[in-house]
Amino acid sequence: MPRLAANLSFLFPDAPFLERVDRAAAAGFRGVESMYPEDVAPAALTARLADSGMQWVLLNTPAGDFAAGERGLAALPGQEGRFREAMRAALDLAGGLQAGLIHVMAGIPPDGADPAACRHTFCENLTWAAAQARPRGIVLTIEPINRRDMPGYFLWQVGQAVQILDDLSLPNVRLQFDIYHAQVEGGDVASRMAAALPHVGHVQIANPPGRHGPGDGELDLPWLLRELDRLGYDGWVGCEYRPAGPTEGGLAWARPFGIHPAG
Ligand SMILES: O=C(O)C(=O)[C@H](O)CO
Ligand SMILES: [Mg+2]
Repeated sequence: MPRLAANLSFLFPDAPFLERVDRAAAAGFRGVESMYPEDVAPAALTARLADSGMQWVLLNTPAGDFAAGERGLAALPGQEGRFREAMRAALDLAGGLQAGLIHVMAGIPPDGADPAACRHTFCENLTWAAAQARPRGIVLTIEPINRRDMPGYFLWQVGQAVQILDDLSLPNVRLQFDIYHAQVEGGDVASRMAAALPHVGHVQIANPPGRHGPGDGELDLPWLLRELDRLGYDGWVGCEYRPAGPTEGGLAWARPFGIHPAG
């Protein structure tokens, strides 16, 4: 059965970041994931995770200058030095948290950038990063993100990501299949998920159009989770949605997938 992880950048938005770890544990999650937590001291996070007994599943690379609109650096020609710095920070934090997956954010190339040059940079950076990650037992993921939510993002189509993975053919670089982005950017998500599965290293869920949770949108997400199970996927599934109300109150859908409040 797919294992559900709480995405702490989205769930429990009413709590400070460190408290979200405890809230996720109390709600019954055994795994957590997040974007790169820029404002949290790594030692504090590592300690809180150890106390909670949970597993840190996945971490993003730092986005760069988020306030200035940056959303990753890996596909930005000329930013290779900054990419390596960001990647080293993610590898160090993932090491401390014993996280097995790092999502390498591709970024939004500047207007007029040559798409072929961006692809080349992305592949070169991934090749370098995969070599750094491999001895640490870390798998890198790349995630197509829809261009309605993130206009101009370099990696936006599942087919584009699969082609890059095929070209790279690196065992520790995998597809992060976010059901929400894939549905927004092409529809027919169940069959496209099945076709992409051999490349998939991580899955995330949210319900279009509002990026809410199961029961609040156009997709039957529990059905898609059962489908993942039927297809033999036994990895993690990040719950990366905006809860309509208090997170815990909206988790009844997750009970068949092993999420029960502690106590
Ligand atoms: O937005 C997403 O879907 C993600 O998984 C990343 O964290 C990038 O924001
Ligand atoms: Mg995602």
